[in-house]
Amino acid sequence: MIEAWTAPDVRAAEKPLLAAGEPLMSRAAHALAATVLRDVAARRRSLAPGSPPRLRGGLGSDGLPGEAAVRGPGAGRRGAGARGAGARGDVRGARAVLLVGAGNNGGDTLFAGALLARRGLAVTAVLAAPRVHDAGLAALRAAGGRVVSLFDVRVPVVVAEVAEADVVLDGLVGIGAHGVLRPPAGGLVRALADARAALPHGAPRPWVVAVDVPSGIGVDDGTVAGPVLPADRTVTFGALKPGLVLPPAVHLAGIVEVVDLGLGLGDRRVTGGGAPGRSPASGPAVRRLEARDVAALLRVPGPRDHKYTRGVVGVVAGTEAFPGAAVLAVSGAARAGAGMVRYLGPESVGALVLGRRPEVVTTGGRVQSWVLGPGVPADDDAADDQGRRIFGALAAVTGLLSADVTGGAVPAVVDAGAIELVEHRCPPSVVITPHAGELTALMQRLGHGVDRAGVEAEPLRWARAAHEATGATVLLKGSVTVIAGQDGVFAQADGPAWLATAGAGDVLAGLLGTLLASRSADVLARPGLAAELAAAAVLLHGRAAWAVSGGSGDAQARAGAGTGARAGGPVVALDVADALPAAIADVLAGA
Ligand SMILES: NC(=O)C1=CN([C@@H]2O[C@H](COP(=O)(O)OP(=O)(O)OC[C@H]3O[C@@H](n4cnc5c(N)ncnc54)[C@H](OP(=O)(O)O)[C@@H]3O)[C@@H](O)[C@H]2O)[C@@H](O)CC1
Ligand SMILES: [K+]
Repeated sequence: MIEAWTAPDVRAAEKPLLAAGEPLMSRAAHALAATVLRDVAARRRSLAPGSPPRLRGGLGSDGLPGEAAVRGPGAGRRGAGARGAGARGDVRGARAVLLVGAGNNGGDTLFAGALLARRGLAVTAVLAAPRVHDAGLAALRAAGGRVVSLFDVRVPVVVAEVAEADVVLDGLVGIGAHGVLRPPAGGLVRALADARAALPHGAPRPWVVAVDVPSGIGVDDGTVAGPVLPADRTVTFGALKPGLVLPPAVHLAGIVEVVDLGLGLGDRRVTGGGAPGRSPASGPAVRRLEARDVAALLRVPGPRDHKYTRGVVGVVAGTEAFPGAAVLAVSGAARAGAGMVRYLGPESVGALVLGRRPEVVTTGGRVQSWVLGPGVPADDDAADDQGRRIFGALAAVTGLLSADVTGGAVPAVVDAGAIELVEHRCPPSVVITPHAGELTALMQRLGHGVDRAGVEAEPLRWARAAHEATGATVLLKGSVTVIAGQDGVFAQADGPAWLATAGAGDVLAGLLGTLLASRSADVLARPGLAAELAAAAVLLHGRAAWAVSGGSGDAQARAGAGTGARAGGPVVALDVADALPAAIADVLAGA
């Protein structure tokens, strides 16, 4: 499980350690410098293909890789080679520019800059505040770093200097940020981001490392309300922050590395000897399931199981105009391991479904979950019969009809056109699965004045708002899918961008229906479980898509340079459904 903690949680966890005199800033700076050194060396390797994958020299007395080279005060940018110069694997002569703000984020950056200067890099600090961390500044100067102030040099001069750099460290603001970046930092970042965006594809540019977070993102909500310099890597301290896993800010963070400061915030991904996991009562603000978490959630059949104990999924999907959605939803459910799938819909669509999946039954009967709505437009008169079926199922799952009539509520996936038919408060065992446009329509119908751009700018806020307004678990689809449920929020980033294709959502709806059916009673008994299973479905869907796509590596590594990872190729939805058995087997096998 990947866990992200808010700035107040991180501060609260730091407090006792700081009071005990733990050198947190020194640890942070050291880890930051080590990562920058490795990145710079790796980048030089990729500029000279085939060169040996190592830094020159061993670990120094400071524990950092590379050969030490103390530079005297005044050794500036002209003393170093141009970008890409220097021997292969050698970081000496590489140029680093530090963007330094007023707080401890700037302090981390200055101390890291001092370590880089001592490894032979030509380091220039650009101060974006009249006063910065005193000790950090002194350390950088003592190590031979050059210092300029945004109050003395013009922004275009800094932009030109950054263009020549090998690496930029963004240390303007960290968890102490409030709102959009203020001048002069905001103006500088806007100019740097514009200059970067204007570069032709593939043009050489500096590697950008964000210190703790890319400055300017909403640390706790993942919003991007003003200028932000997109990072290639973020080195974050103590724990992940919500803005590093939530859209849209997650797309500006690059490869994220968590440095263990011993805060004990329960992040099991951190390295080193941190304190055992401690979870404040409120828990992490955002979670992301990993494969092993999903393996623990899946119900694997045993020798005593039969098709009814494994779970029957009832699918109301497709119309004569959109028959393919029925095939896709049913395929998602069947391939994910439903004990049985019942398809309810027009005869002609049923025939198509049976032609593709003969194991499906097309008669009514008891189900352990519903999948409602794929391929059923809410405003289509010709879809009236499907609409009536959906209304009937919704009346059962929302408890509008008594258990005597319905046989009892079961979990449900409410997708596409069915979302518009939700009129009553839902239990969290109902999972609504909108994309941003559908969530916008839902919220507008509920009286909120938000448009699609607003939902896309604040997916966390609107997923939560929809959960609060409807009672349902809300799965907001996107390249990072945000799930808001009874026990908190998940942000899953599991699939390739190729997965944004017609019918992929229908497969997801069917797959999730199967997961809900397999643990139907548990989902009704434990309100938070539906969100966990929704997150699990997103992970399996994404992994199946990667398998079809032929990509490799984990999602973050794929964003990095020189990892050897592959970006994959196009996928179609039915192939994703067909890849689910192998994806599930891999997850269960711990692959
Ligand atoms: N605590 C620790 O021991 C450890 C902390 N660590 C590090 O410290 C970081 C947190 O440090 P921090 O608390 O000093 O806050 P930080 O993020 O540097 O920013 C505050 C400054 O920025 C300013 N500012 C705010 N918003 C702004 C804006 N929009 N635009 C422009 N300026 C803005 C704000 O000014 P103010 O708004 O108060 O006037 C204030 O001057 C954390 O992210 C991590 O890197 C690590 O070393 C591990 C140990
Ligand atoms: K920063």
